[in-house]
Amino acid sequence: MRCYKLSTNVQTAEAKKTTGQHPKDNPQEEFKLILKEAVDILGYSEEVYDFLKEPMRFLEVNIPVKMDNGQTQVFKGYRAQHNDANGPTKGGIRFHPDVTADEVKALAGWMSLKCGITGLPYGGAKGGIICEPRSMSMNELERLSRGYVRAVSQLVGPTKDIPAPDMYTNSQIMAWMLDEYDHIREFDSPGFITGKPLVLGGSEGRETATSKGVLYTLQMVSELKGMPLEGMKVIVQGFGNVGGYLAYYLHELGVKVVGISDALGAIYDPEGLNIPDLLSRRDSYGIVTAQFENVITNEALIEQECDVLIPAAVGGVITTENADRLKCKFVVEAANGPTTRDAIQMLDERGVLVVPDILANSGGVIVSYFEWCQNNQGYYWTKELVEERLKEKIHASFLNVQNTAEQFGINMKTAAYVEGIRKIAEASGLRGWINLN
Ligand SMILES: NC(=O)c1ccc[n+]([C@@H]2O[C@H](COP(=O)([O-])OP(=O)(O)OC[C@H]3O[C@@H](n4cnc5c(N)ncnc54)[C@H](O)[C@@H]3O)[C@@H](O)[C@H]2O)c1
Repeated sequence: MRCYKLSTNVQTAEAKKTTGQHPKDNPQEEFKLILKEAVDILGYSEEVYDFLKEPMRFLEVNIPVKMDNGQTQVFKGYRAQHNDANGPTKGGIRFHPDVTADEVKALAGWMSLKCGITGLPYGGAKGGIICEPRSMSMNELERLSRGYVRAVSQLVGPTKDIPAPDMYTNSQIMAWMLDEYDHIREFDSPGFITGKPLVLGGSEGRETATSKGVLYTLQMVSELKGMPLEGMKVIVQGFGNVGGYLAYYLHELGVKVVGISDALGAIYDPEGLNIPDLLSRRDSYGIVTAQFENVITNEALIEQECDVLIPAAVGGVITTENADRLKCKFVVEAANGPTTRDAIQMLDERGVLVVPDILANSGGVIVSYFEWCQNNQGYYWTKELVEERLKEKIHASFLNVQNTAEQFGINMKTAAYVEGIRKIAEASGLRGWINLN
């Protein structure tokens, strides 16, 4: 029996107000809590924690943008560079109304850890602009993207800090940003930004990299737990770049995707959803639920029956308020920071495995790194080679984090922090910036 049905009164995404949940805890405080735990496990000194708890550099900018109605609107933007001991910093740029300085700082820290556990020669960075892109025209978005690059141009560059897409930014936005940077520097520098369109030096497999990485991670979990993927029931929160492709790959593999959601709500059907049909109805902002009746909230979706819950939208959606009501066996974190530390502890106690974001969603930065390598070489790889190398890196990182979890008797989240911090701390120590002990 279908539990969801098409609405006869289809509303546009703009006509409905966002009802999705928002981060309930401060992500930067979350970052610091697990960082402290991991620093103590490694037996490092207090100065390691003091150095790594905040980004090394943080820039706040105000970007004036001439809107289509002739008036100027000022947008606030940020760029955080967490640590560059291992190489240039790397991290996406998010366009979202809920962006905050603390969120950008935490996301930059998580990028450092992600690069650490996957062995990439980078530190972490992140950018964000407070805006509602769904209510802006393409011309306004182009002016905002170019304005952001002008505002942060001193700080970024192919050997300094390399941006990429994140929530509500895409390859077109990367193309405008690249063009603006090339104008400022007066030379062609495709390695300045990743997630570009193919014709501008993008990589095969970049658009699907994060979702493929989450899929490879889920395959590792299914092998580890002896539970075949086929027939598994999965809920995916978020139906954009990551959630949309992931739902499609899972559907292709015979997994029952029983729930999906977007910023306006969620649909759930225990019999499984028709993912190709939903994808064909989705708009460019990952919105599809506006076309359906019996839409439930994102909060309600998370508590529905399934084997695997995959948050792939915003942070802070699994907290102490709802962790004891989750009915899944595993959580695979595709979004950044979807589960709070205390909620992970509650899930641990209930035997629900949480595969951490900095491992599960690292496919994006791994293929971004491949894109940057290709730009530096001027030699381009096939999609098969990209995906083979991505799979290798995800497998190695997963096993590494799992071994660390077993070695210290800790959960995978803390183990991922331990592995990530070890790399950044060692490099910072060798450069003479901090004393590890
Ligand atoms: N794209 C990447 O390569 C990449 C890499 C690593 C991590 N991530 C993380 O994955 C998550 C999703 O990124 P994306 O690139 O798919 O973004 P996207 O903009 O393509 O899609 C976001 C999806 O989330 C939905 N959404 C927005 N606000 C919501 C809310 N409050 N509640 C529920 N749903 C909401 C949107 O409707 C859309 O379906 C983010 O946390 C991002 O940081 C993305």
